[in-house]
Amino acid sequence: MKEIFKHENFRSELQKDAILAIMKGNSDVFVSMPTGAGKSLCYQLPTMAKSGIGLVISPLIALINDQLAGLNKLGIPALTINSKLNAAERKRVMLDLKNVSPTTKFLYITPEQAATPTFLDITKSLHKRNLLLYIIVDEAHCVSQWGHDFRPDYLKLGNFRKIFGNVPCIALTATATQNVVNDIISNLSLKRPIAIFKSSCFRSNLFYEVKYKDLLGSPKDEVKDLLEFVRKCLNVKPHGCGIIYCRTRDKCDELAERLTLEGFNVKAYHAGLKNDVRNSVQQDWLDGKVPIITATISFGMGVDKPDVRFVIHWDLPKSMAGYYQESGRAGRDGLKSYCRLYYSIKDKNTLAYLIQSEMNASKNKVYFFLSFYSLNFLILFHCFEVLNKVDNK
Ligand SMILES: Nc1ncnc2c1ncn2[C@@H]1O[C@H](COP(=O)(O)OP(=O)(O)OP(=O)(O)O)[C@@H](O)[C@H]1O
Repeated sequence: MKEIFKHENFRSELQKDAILAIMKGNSDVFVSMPTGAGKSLCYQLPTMAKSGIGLVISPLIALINDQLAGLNKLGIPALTINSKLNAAERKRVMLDLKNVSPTTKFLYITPEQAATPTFLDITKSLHKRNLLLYIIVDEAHCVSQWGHDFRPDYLKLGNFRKIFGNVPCIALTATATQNVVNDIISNLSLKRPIAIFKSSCFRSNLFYEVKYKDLLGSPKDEVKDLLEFVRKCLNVKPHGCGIIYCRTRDKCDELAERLTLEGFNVKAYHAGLKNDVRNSVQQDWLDGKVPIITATISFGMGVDKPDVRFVIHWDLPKSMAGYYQESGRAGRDGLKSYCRLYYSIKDKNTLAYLIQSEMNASKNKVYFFLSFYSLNFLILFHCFEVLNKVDNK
């Protein structure tokens, strides 16, 4: 840990326990630790201490790239296979993996990649050569429909994992309500994970506050309140940066414009921007060139910036678990940081309407499938009847 990762101590007893359990390598391990608690080290250290490769499944290519950059900076050979690689890059990774002693220590992939036959062949070959150390599922809550980031492709990981049943599977998440935990264990086919680490989601350095927009006066007064708060947060020492979450792209742009007019250095981030613009906005924020970002929730998963001094929700978040993840991006360096949520009845009603419509849409989908299948059955029965009559004749 000291030599490679440059950490003097474990961050917590929990981190130490998780690392030791994974190190044993004889069972599946479920790690549930708060945001920013240092979950990556839990699988990275044991993988570095042994010979073989840690296969890491992660939901986003951007997240994978961040992890690779961090590991490569430490001189650790980590590679990825994903849909964005060009032919030459892919060939380089494949060649290394086919080598008798590959240099790769970590191989990061998306769940979509795990489902491809080519990748299955590579993994089987690594497994046959005793090179597959761990199957690591990062952001494991994506496997659960109760989780806020549910990804259907994560469900296929259960089968993938079953093929390599004797390789320990490590599942990591910060979201661990009982429903999510149950789903993770069953959907990933974890075999009696002997070590389930649970810890409180309480982060003592984060200061939470709810502001009632309706009590602030006109929309102008609401923005004034926001500006004051941002100014205050930017003055907190040591200086850091912040995120303002908005529900829509337009709001992000609008607020960024407003803050710029007030002299703040701010940029908007959302899915409406071209990829290269979005990446450069994120990079400028990570490098500290632009301290404030107004963003939709598409921003932030896996962003590991220690000095985020404030996270503001200008609109109500869609779920409690989502709010925990988003606000949890503040204060990862353990220093005092502020999370403020602006609440209004109108906003709550809009959100309730959206959630209700989504629920109705998924109900309609079920009805559609049911009626589709019932219709098929009716046709089938009719055919049987006709055939029967023909047969009898
Ligand atoms: N033992 C340690 N000592 C000091 N710093 C540590 C230690 N372990 C991890 N860290 C640092 O803590 C930060 C957060 O770690 P990491 O990204 O693994 O968090 P996480 O638990 O995965 O959070 P999230 O769920 O939000 O992704 C990183 O900058 C990492 O280098």
